[in-house]
Amino acid sequence: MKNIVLIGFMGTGKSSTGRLLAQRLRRVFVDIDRKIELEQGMTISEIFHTYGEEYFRQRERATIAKVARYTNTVIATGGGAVLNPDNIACLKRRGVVIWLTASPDVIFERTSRRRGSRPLLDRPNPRDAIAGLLEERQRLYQAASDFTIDTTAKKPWQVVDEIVDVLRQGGYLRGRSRSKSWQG
Ligand SMILES: Nc1ncnc2c1ncn2[C@@H]1O[C@H](COP(=O)(O)OP(=O)(O)O)[C@@H](O)[C@H]1O
Ligand SMILES: O=C(O)C1=C[C@@H](OP(=O)(O)O)[C@@H](O)[C@H](O)C1
Ligand SMILES: [Mg+2]
Repeated sequence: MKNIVLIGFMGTGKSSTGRLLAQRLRRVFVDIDRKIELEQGMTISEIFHTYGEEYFRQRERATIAKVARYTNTVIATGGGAVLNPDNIACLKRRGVVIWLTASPDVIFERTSRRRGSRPLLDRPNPRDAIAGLLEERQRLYQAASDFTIDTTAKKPWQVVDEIVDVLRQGGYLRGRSRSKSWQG
C-alpha cells in the first residue's frame, strides 16, 4: 500500500492528525521533524539556532529521502518540505499526498500554543511572517498535492474521517478501516 503523506503550512495539523490517522488505519507513523530531533538529539528550534536553516533543510532532505522508501506508512512532513522539489518527487513515488489547509487566523492561533517551537514564526509579528510564507508557498502545496482538506473549522477526528473518505474514494485504501460509522 502507498504511503500517506501530509503536507501543508505550520499549524494545519500534519503532526497531530497524522498520528491519529495512523492509529485509525493501524499503520506506522513517521513525523519527519520528530525523527530529525531524535537523530540529532536537539529540538528543531535548537537546530535552527545552532546550525541555521540551511543545515536543517539538508537534514530534512536526507530524512525524507530515507522515509520515502518505506511503504504502508503515514508520513507527516514539516511545512517547508515543499521548498525542495526533490522532496516531493521522492515522496510521490510511493505516496499519495494530502494538503492540509487552514485560515491564517487559525494558523496563528494554533501556532501560538507552543511558542518557541517554530523558529520561522519566532519574531515580533508572527502574523506577517505567516502571511508572507503562505504567499510564497501556496502554489507549491497546490502543485504537490493529490487531495486538499481544509481543517479550519474541523476537529482533528473530523479531518481524519475526511482523509479516510477521500482515500477510499480514490481507491487508495483496501477494505474497511474503522471509521465514524463503526464508532456508533
Ligand atoms: N483540526 C484541529 N483543530 C484544533 N486544533 C488542532 C487541529 N489540528 C491540530 N490542532 C492543534 O494545533 C497545534 C498544531 O498542530 P500540529 O499537528 O503540530 O500541526 P503541524 O504539524 O501541521 O504544524 C497543536 O496544538 C494541535 O493540537
Ligand atoms: O514551515 C516550515 O518551514 C517549518 C515547519 C515546521 O514543521 P510544522 O509544519 O510541523 O510546524 C518545522 O519543520 C520547521 O520549523 C520549519
Ligand atoms: Mg508538525
